[in-house]
Amino acid sequence: MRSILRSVGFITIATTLATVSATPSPLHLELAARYEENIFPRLPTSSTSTTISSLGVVLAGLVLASRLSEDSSRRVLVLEAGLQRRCDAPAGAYYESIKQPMLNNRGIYWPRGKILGGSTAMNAMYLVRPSQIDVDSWQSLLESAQGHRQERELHRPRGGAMGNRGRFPYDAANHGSGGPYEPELPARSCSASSAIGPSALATAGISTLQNPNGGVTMGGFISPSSINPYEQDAFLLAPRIYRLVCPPRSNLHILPEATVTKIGFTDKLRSSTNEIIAHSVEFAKDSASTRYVVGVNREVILAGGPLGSPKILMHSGVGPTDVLQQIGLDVVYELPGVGQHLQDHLTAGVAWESRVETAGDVRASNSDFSKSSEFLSFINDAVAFVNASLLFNGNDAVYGTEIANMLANGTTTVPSTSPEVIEGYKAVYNLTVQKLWPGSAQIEMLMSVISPGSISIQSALQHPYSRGRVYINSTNPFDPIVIDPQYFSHPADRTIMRQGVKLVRLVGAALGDRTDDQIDAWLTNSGANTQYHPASACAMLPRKWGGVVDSDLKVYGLANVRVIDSSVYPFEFAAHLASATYGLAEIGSGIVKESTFEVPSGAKVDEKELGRQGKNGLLAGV
Ligand SMILES: Cc1cc2nc3c(=O)[nH]c(=O)nc-3n(C[C@H](O)[C@H](O)[C@H](O)COP(=O)(O)OP(=O)(O)OC[C@H]3O[C@@H](n4cnc5c(N)ncnc54)[C@H](O)[C@@H]3O)c2cc1C
Repeated sequence: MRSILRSVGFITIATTLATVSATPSPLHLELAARYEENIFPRLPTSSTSTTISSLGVVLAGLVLASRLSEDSSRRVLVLEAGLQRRCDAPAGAYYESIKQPMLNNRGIYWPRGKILGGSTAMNAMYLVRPSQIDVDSWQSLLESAQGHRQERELHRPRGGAMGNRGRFPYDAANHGSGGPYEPELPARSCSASSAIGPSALATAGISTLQNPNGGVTMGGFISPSSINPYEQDAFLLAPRIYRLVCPPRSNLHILPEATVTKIGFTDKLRSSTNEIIAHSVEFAKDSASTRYVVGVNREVILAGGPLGSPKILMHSGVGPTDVLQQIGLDVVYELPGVGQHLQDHLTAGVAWESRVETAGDVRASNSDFSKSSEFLSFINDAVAFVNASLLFNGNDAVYGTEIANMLANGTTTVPSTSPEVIEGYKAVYNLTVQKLWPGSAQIEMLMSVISPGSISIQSALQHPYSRGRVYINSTNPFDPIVIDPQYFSHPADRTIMRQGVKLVRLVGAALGDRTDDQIDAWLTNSGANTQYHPASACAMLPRKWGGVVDSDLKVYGLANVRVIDSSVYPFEFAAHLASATYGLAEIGSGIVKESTFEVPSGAKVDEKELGRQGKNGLLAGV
């Protein structure tokens, strides 16, 4: 519990915006109801693929493990690099990007969850759905989508607890019921939230949004969170997801402190589609420990997140040839998009002294109330998504044309010479400027009241044009992956963020007069940092565009390896990523369940050969 106020990601929110009146389609609402937070179109399924064998893990991984082990005929093994439960050991891994030239050579701090539950064990617990236009745009990239059934949702009707939040209504109609997971609103608001509420937002032209979960997110609203104030362990999402896989099932094995080091492929047989077959997964506790190998009977599913999944692929010989050859790794399958298309939400917060009580003040008081479930269910809850029209005072079309021309004039920021990756960048760029620029949010404003005596509002870039990459520079899978987001490598990103900061200034009246150059210098030297939402390093795009997975989430060229986590989104959504990732995992588990692929006996791991590896362990295939 205490975790809420300690959580790093607190970014916060304040609210919203302006226009956009798209009526959600029935399909959209239907999808929105699935597993509470899922609003994705049905990804087309193919006749291949299947069950599971090894999961490299987490937020997405636990949902998958839970769903796939519902079928007692499947055996599921979850390999998680971190611990099983939060205890004295850190629940995270703490990375830093390489120095960013456009941010005054700063390395940017990138924490990631390293525990069963992944980054949900350390995140700020907002549950914000992407808008319909974002999801439809993804769908248009895939060129196909079907509807999906609504099921497994649960919304507990709320009583008087929300009475004090009347200005930020919560529409139960957009939430399902019957599922294992419930988003909730805090039982208690904070006076600082109210103070910066609708009237302050209105001065900046931002209106209150009545229904942020129905496909339109533009406007200001109170975000639901993954904290359930009515449950004992309300504040720890991981245990609650963990309960989905409890009571223990005899066909589900969860192995913590097991880092997947590589996938093993058979060189003896290919599938009927001429794809390479994975027959084993290697893992170890740490660099000095024995490496174990487990045989795969059906599938390997990577859910290691935007850093873990591309890393495992590259250490397995699947990735860009130049990266693999540079460190002397054999190329099993050339896939130039692995690690590419990396995007992140960059954010910058402006703080000022608060004249009203903040959550930080309450916590500092150490009063009984500060320890109550009611208070601890509070997150920084006010958010606002704003569009280009508001940011550019109605001149958004002019700047949109300028952005479009930048690509036409040859401005690309892709750190790859692969023509496929470059084509993919162009495709997503054009989609971003044509569809998302006029229709989707460009900036999220987040209000934070967790510090005593001060309030801050962040301006977070939602649809970046800059592209980075992650890559390996060592054959040791325990060495950290290299992170190069290339922040601000595209000039539009800085301009959009600067406009967001100006809007924050209007709402908070905090900055006083600042020139564009002064704001840019502040962003560069200290202001701009990550919102902790990296994505896209295993993008679901066509192979010819540097894609890594197809619409069945299956890795190109491999018969039985999928990636199912936040690394597959081909572009950043204007939303926080956890709720989308739950939905993705739910859909992914359905796809896997429909698959019938089995590793042919001639391609199975050679137990005799593995047995000869002496002290290295061999686990029975699952
Ligand atoms: C500080 C912070 C605050 C955030 N705040 C919010 C928020 O308020 N709302 C929101 O929606 N989103 C938030 N996010 C983002 C959100 O939590 C992530 O987008 C989401 O958890 C991604 O899920 P995932 O399954 O893709 O990966 P992760 O949750 O990162 O899980 C990956 C898992 O894979 C494991 N793993 C990686 N490599 C290996 C390997 N080789 N072998 C075995 N296991 C491996 C890791 O240990 C980890 O457990 C925040 C993130 C952070 C870091």
